[in-house]
Amino acid sequence: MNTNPASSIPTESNPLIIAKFGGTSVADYAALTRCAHIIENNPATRVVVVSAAAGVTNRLAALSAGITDVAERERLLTEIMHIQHGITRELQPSPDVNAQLRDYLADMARFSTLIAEQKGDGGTPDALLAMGERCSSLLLAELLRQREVRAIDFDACQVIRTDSHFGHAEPRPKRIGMLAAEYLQPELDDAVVVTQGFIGADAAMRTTTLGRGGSDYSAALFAEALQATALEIWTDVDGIYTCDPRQVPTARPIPELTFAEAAEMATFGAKILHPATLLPAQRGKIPVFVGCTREPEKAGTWIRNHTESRPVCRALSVRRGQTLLTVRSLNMLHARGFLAELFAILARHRISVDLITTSEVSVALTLDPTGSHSSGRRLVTPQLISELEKHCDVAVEEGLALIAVIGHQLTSTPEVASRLFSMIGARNIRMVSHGASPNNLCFLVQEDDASEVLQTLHRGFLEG
Ligand SMILES: Nc1ncnc2c1ncn2[C@@H]1O[C@H](COP(=O)(O)OP(=O)(O)O)[C@@H](O)[C@H]1O
Ligand SMILES: N[C@@H](CC(=O)OP(=O)(O)O)C(=O)O
Repeated sequence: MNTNPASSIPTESNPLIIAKFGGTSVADYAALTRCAHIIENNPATRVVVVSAAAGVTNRLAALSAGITDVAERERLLTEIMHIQHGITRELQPSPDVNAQLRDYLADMARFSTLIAEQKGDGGTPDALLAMGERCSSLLLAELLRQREVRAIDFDACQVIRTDSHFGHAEPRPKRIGMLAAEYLQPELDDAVVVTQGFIGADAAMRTTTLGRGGSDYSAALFAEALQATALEIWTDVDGIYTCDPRQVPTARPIPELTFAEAAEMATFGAKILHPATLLPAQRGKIPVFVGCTREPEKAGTWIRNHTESRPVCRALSVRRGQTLLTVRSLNMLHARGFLAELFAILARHRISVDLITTSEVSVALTLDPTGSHSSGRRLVTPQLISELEKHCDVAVEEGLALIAVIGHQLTSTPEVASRLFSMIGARNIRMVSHGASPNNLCFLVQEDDASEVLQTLHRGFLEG
């Protein structure tokens, strides 16, 4: 083992890469084999962060909400077991690994029952959600060992320290840096470390989760803590596209992006990256690569501080299922402190506000499910409404989609807004936010109009 701390700092001649593989990349044995190829092909890949196999977290999330119907619980648990056994049938793990997997599956059943019978505590849902990632790291480490790669399955909870907000825990980067130096760094000279994304532990070592899609965030936190030379996000598309290719078939991969652009894309709905992922990478000045596990030879996308090209319009994003909250109060007129009170109420409900427009007596705002405690429509609870109604009239509109044009100098390029509005033509725009950032121009439309608007804007701004 290397005991000289100076030699453990990654440099150009001693590079350290963190590779993260998402749910589709670890979905079955063939997919895991592709991950192993990528890891073996680059000896600088020392830390591998994995998500749960595709479909597992969705089922665990359903169980973690508390399913009282025993047959339904068993159905979901059996489906999860089939996914894992589909892998082990071909992997043929050692008896120890098999026993560990059995324990994990038994834990899933135990936690699900505790939650359904309301016998768990606040941390039980997160302990359950974490099991999907635990299965993946166990099995990928085993596959690597079978292929003569020294690999260990490392518990991310040893390093990813968070607060105790179960379901949406906030990481503690300084503490994570210290714990990584103590527990993770010493392992790196001897083995490829395979660990779990999405999960961490609070100060009392209770398992927490970072919010859906949080494995990217974990990988970036590991990269920052270890001062990695690069972070690789391996997924099912060959890079970040000009728009979600599932929504706009003519979208194409973007060779390079700035952190600011990628962050805007992630925030405004490009599901390919968790919105918080880029913060630790950017803080640590670590370039991020996004590539396709099935086609690793493809160019992918590099996210860096600076890029050579700076087009006015780089990409489009969409976030469906948006909620618009409009509050109206005559007391707002020439009053001070109304907005402060409004935001204090939203903060108490752990709701993060997204877009905001104001008039003399009303404020319209969209709620950000990604930065908030809960998700989607559940953000607007009866308690929130009744608290707000003490101060103002409240209207809630749902079924909206937020579309964002992402690029550079959008606030100082005159023709962008005029072209956009003429392209959209007859579609009703419910709200516009333009001016706060030179990197985005966003607006709300009816969800049913979103696909057509996206395709039209893509043709107008990004094709030809
Ligand atoms: N701008 C975009 N570029 C590429 N993919 C996008 C974009 N916006 C959304 N996506 C979607 O993100 C998906 C990958 O994210 P995700 O399913 O979370 O992967 P993983 O399971 O690997 O984490 C792609 O299949 C694609 O449909
Ligand atoms: N498995 C978790 C964490 C995650 O990031 O998954 P993926 O990398 O497949 O998006 C989820 O589904 O939310």
